[in-house]
Amino acid sequence: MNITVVGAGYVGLVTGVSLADIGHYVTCVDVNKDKIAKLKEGLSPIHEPGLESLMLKNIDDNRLSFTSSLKECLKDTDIIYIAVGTPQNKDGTANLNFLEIVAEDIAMNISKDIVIVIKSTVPVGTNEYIGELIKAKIPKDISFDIVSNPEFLREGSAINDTFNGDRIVIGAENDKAASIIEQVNKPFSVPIFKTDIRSAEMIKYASNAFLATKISFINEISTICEKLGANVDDVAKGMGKDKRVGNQFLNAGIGYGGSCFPKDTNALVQIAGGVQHDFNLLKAVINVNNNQQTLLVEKARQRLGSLKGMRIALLGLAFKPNTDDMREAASIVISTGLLQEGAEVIAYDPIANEVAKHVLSEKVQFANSINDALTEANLALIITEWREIIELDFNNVRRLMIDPIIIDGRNCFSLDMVKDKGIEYHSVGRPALKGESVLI
Ligand SMILES: NC(=O)C1=CN([C@@H]2O[C@H](COP(=O)(O)OP(=O)(O)OC[C@H]3O[C@@H](n4cnc5c(N)ncnc54)[C@H](O)[C@@H]3O)[C@@H](O)[C@H]2O)C=CC1
Ligand SMILES: O=C(O)[C@H]1O[C@H](OP(=O)(O)OP(=O)(O)OC[C@H]2O[C@@H](n3ccc(=O)[nH]c3=O)[C@H](O)[C@@H]2O)[C@H](O)[C@@H](O)[C@@H]1O
Repeated sequence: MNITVVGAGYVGLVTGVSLADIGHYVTCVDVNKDKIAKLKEGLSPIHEPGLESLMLKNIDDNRLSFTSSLKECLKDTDIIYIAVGTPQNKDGTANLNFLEIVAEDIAMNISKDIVIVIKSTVPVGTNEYIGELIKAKIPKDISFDIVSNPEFLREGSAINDTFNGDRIVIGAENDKAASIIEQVNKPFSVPIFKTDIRSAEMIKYASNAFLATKISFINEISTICEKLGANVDDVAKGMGKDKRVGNQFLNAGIGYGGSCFPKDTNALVQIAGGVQHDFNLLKAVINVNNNQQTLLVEKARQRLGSLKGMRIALLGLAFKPNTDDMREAASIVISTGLLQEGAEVIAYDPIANEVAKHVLSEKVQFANSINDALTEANLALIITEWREIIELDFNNVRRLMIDPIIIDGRNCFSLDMVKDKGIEYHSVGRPALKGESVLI
């Protein structure tokens, strides 16, 4: 099939590269000309394991190309995937401006019957709304079908998730359109779930909201564990052994960040409000998460008293490991809180330093290695569980820091690993270790 993917961001790029890899001919279109220039040179604008090599392979095989002109590729296209952003408005609703512009662009340039697939995460009813917008502007002899095909990839494991996903959801208004998109996706060998358009749109929000709920739930449990001397990691493991609970997404820590959980949970609260339903449970999930992001600053304050003049190392900045994405990263809230208290902040991320320089306050200093960050620090905060951070050398912590105190926001180490290492270690939902294995 000849496929055009509109929006070469995270989702658009992974979608385009993967569809090419299973044998389709794909053109990715983006209005950002710098991004397209980079992509044409074979460089991925995002850090995502496996993406760039797969991209190069498919460019070499002439199945993947890039352009900034939608008009240019619409002539030969059978299917258009839309993967533009749907960011959050101030009131929490999803902003559909990018989608509306693309709809207009498609309507102006469409010259044959096609299938339009919306991959972007959109409120229930949006596929129909976009369909109406296009319909109103195209010649009467041209027809198209709209298909909702929400995306479930995770950043940092996007390629693996695409080829080994749990399901592909296809929401269509008729069997013909559904079966075209089913055929397109068949080579992935991922189970396909077909439904109506509105249900497909809701599956996406409900899935993200449910995962966010699991995270806030375990974070609440972690707070209680900490007060009662229990260990939340063992509690989560014990819970997860029950298949009905499941063992994933029960890692307590500093809350969820990223480009999707925060915006999608807020959007679902607004979607519910739009039909006069007060989504109290999800509001609580969001509140718990907001509080959780301030936890490390609070723990630092409790431990050191005043943070004024304290040199504090932030280890990891991205919202999760294996990505350079800083959108809604907890490091933003944490570094702001520390600076407000008068601390000196030295930040280090194995990959996201450059992106973070444009996102964090100018007052944040950047280190080129973990050791540089730790040198002469009074305290180290672990924000992101990168492999390099999980493999932290405790000898260096003792040797380089003024006081070897770690507050770990991701529970990177078991208490046994840190015991007897001469380090004061605080984590989330577990007893603290002071120096030589003394429980505080
Ligand atoms: N980032 C992620 O991991 C996931 C994102 N999603 C959803 O997918 C959608 C896209 O998200 P991301 O890829 O993260 O966004 P992004 O912001 O990384 O990329 C969007 C791209 O669309 C381009 N664009 C905007 N207007 C355009 C136009 N008129 N024509 C052509 N290109 C245009 C932008 O220049 C940008 O490169 C959102 O709705 C998001 O909620 C869903 C699952 C995972
Ligand atoms: O709609 C989206 O954009 C995507 O959002 C999430 O993917 P992503 O945000 O890339 O990453 P996750 O692995 O879900 O992590 C999100 C946040 O939750 C945090 N998290 C995750 C799991 C956990 O147990 N505890 C926890 O605090 C992570 O540190 C991170 O900050 C979903 O997992 C994807 O299925 C979905 O497609």
